[in-house]
Amino acid sequence: MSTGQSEDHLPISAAEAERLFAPFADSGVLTLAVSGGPDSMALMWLAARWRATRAGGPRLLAVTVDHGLRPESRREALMVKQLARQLGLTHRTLRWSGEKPAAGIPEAARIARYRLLARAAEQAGASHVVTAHTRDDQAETVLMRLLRGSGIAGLAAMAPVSRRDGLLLARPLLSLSKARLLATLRSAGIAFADDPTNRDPAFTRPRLRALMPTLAAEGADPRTLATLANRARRANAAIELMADGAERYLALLAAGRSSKRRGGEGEMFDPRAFAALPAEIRLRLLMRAIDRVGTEGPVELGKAEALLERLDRTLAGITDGGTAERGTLKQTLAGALVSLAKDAIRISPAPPRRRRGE
Ligand SMILES: Nc1ncnc2c1ncn2[C@@H]1O[C@H](COP(=O)(O)OP(=O)(O)OP(=O)(O)O)[C@@H](O)[C@H]1O
Repeated sequence: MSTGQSEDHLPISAAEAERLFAPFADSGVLTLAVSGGPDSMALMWLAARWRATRAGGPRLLAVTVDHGLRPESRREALMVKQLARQLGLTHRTLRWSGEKPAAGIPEAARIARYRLLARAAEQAGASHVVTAHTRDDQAETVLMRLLRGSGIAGLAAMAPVSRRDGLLLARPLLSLSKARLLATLRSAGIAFADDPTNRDPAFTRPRLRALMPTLAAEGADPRTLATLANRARRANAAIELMADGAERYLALLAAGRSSKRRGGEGEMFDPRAFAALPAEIRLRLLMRAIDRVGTEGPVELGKAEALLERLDRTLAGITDGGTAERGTLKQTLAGALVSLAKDAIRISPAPPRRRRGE
């Protein structure tokens, strides 16, 4: 047994924080997403301590989104402002003023939050929006994806850096346990807000969170689930690279053909070359093309799998010399029309839907 368990409860040292924030040392401005909860209050405190030890380094802008969903939210935003002031950071509170949906509040709030954070970051000229996602959040995300039967890309869960709403989203605390952030706050004497929504069994995430101790007792602790995510990420990166290569190969074949004959709007795959690729690569190429050409993406994995199955069956009729079922197919998905004739798989924009009676 390693000493990992006890280390998981130690405050984060200045040297560790230096390593965590090193990738941002040359940024001009960083936007810190701070809700007032323990994780993001620790993020703000750690980032401020790191910044204070450097001569140059980024300006830190802490942003709190007040979703206006709980009576305490205004007070929590003020609490963040106060700590930001003590730490010498600029702080902004942004309010979600749009229409609130009757159902699906967490998802709508998340979309609004990231849009507001991205806008604030853009206005400030920030290189990144930095969130306080921890290893525990990563484990919950993995669990959620497992329960939905996600593929390798989904099981990779959250990346340390990703792109969203046109900005880079960074998660420097992703490998740390929440317990370490709590220990950091405790040793620094910093108060934080407690959001009861995090325990509300009406929502999926809190229900999964409640399962965590039972899963950990069976070995599926946050560390193990995060390791699964890292392994899936590694595999996914390799598959994506293979898909890039296959995509270039098919594009070269298509370019050679369209110089002889115009292919029209959209994209084209050579059926035999496509059929020879592994299923996972065929699926990704199909999804990429639908997302590029279609207007209603991103395409759902399950729907793309069903379409690929049909395509594969039809292709088999062509590639075995045309003895099986006559090979044609036409299907729209996510605003793209996927069609297969003997000589080409074409992905083109779907024609506008006809309204009833037209
Ligand atoms: N109201 C808020 N204002 C500013 N930042 C926030 C707010 N809520 C969350 N964040 C940021 O997002 C991080 C993740 O928060 P949380 O786990 O609550 O998000 P979520 O709703 O589960 O969705 P996701 O994990 O996709 O962001 C926090 O650590 C914090 O950095």
